[in-house]
Amino acid sequence: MIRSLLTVLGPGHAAPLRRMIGVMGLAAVLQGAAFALLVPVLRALLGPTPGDAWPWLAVFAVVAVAQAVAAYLAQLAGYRAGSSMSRGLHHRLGDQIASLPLGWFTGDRVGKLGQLTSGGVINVMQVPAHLLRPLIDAVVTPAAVVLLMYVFDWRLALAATLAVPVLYLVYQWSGRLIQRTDHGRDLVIAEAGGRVVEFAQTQPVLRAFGRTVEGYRLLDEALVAQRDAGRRMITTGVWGMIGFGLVVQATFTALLVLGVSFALGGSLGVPELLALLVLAARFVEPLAMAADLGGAIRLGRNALSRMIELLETPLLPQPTAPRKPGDTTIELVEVSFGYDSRPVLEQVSLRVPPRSMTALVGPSGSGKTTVTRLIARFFDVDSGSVRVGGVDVREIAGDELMSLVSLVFQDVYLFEGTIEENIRVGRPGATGEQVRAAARLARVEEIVARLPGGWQARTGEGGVTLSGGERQRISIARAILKDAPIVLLDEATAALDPENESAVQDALTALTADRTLLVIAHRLQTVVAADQIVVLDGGRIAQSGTHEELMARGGRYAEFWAERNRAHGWRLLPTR
Ligand SMILES: Nc1ncnc2c1ncn2[C@@H]1O[C@H](COP(=O)(O)OP(=O)(O)OP(=O)(O)O)[C@@H](O)[C@H]1O
Repeated sequence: MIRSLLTVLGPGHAAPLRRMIGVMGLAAVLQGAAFALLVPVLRALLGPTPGDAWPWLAVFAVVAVAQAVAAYLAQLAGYRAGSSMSRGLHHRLGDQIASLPLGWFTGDRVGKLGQLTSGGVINVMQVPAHLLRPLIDAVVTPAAVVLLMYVFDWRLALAATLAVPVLYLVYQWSGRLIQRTDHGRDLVIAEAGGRVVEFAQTQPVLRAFGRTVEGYRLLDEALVAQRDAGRRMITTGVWGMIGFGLVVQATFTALLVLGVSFALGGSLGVPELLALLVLAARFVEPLAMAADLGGAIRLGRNALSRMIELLETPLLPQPTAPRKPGDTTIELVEVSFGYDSRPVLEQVSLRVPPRSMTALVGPSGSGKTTVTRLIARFFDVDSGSVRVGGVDVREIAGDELMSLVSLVFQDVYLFEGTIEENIRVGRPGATGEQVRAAARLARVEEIVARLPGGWQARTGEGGVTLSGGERQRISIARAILKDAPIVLLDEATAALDPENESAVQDALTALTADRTLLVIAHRLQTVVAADQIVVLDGGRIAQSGTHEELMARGGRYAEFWAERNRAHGWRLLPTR
């Protein structure tokens, strides 16, 4: 666990952590010594000359004070380490998140990242402040107590020593048992949670199909699985929880029986027996406390291993001598790429000349979005190259590439804040007038006008609800404000109402004037207006040319549009 902590925190934290562990170890040894001193104190007190206890009591007092000071320092060091660790962890995780390839940020990963940077960091912070000390106590104090027991009665000390491997094995066994049942239970709880949300979201569909009475099979199954896992936790996991405690108590009982039999046999005086029993009780106490911490230790350890996984995620290599692109030409040269072993793009070559528009069309899953992601370097290609202005994107500095490209995707993320703040993301230094001008061009002003609170209305989580078309207009306003010479655009597929349709069209016209454009096109108007159409099919380029050329040539494009015309004929007519 300490090694994992140091991996996550970096070498700078090694020395303070070692010092802290040293102080905690010292406090634990002194605690063991204070316990052991009870033996001579009690022996003298219960013996023929109780006055002999005074010198021992004085030594006991000195050790107890030293122990209290060491424990105080250890606790203080634990809290300090905890808070400096939380800062260190946030910085290290933050640096890593800022450097991760954009393609890493998929929905489920982002959700888990949220949990890790909030709950996960707290679980790890607890390690030095609340977990390390009891753990060190659980190992060092009993060890010190047993060693000192040898001074007073080697037979009981030997019995306690023999109990150690048994206790260790049972501790490991119960930990594994709880972990197994916990893990299974966590999985089914997460599954059931997801199903409940799904059940709520699918209410309109379920009701429309009259499925409310018999319920929703998947949710029922998930809830049954959750109940069964709960039962298993009670029947199996509970042995793990109480198993170690039982063995600790059994060890104490065995030492008690042994001590009493020695006393009855006359080989151990009653005062020594009492003192040794106090010692035996002290021997088991830290162990029992450590057993209670099992859950928190597992949480800390799990959070640590997820952090290590995140920190070890490979980053895209940055160029050592970055080159500047000559112009805004986009080129893909024999590009092959797959997210995993399955190829998604194969030998794709295309060229978008500066200030021209290329429309990418093709069936769902043919790799259109992937092409745009490779241009913005969300990922690196497996073979071939992606070039901007004649320079491979791997040789362009990340900031430089991002400053050249505006991305307008369908899933627009709105931050918690006003609409103005949301547009300003496009260029943080823009003046209020520039933001308003971009908003006017993207016809966002009309949205603002109807919102209660106008420009001050808050969007994002818990804020005003905007339609898909309205969100896309805000995202286009961001891109207009950013004023990058290359625009990668994924047109909205959702059917827009006529007002939004014409507003989005105006916004796009304002955005795309005089820029190099690659559009994942869903509307006939866009495709017809394109200087070049590239048809992707199954990750390969099937055809390319202008609308007229491709229609005249027949083949994949002509078939594709005939299909779309049949399916959505009403949408394929030019809107104006
Ligand atoms: N992050 C990802 N991880 C793994 N596979 C992915 C990922 N994104 C896309 N894919 C897969 O890659 C293939 C191409 O996807 P892509 O999104 O590029 O297609 P598309 O033509 O844009 O489709 P659509 O028109 O439906 O958006 C699909 O089979 C998809 O399942």
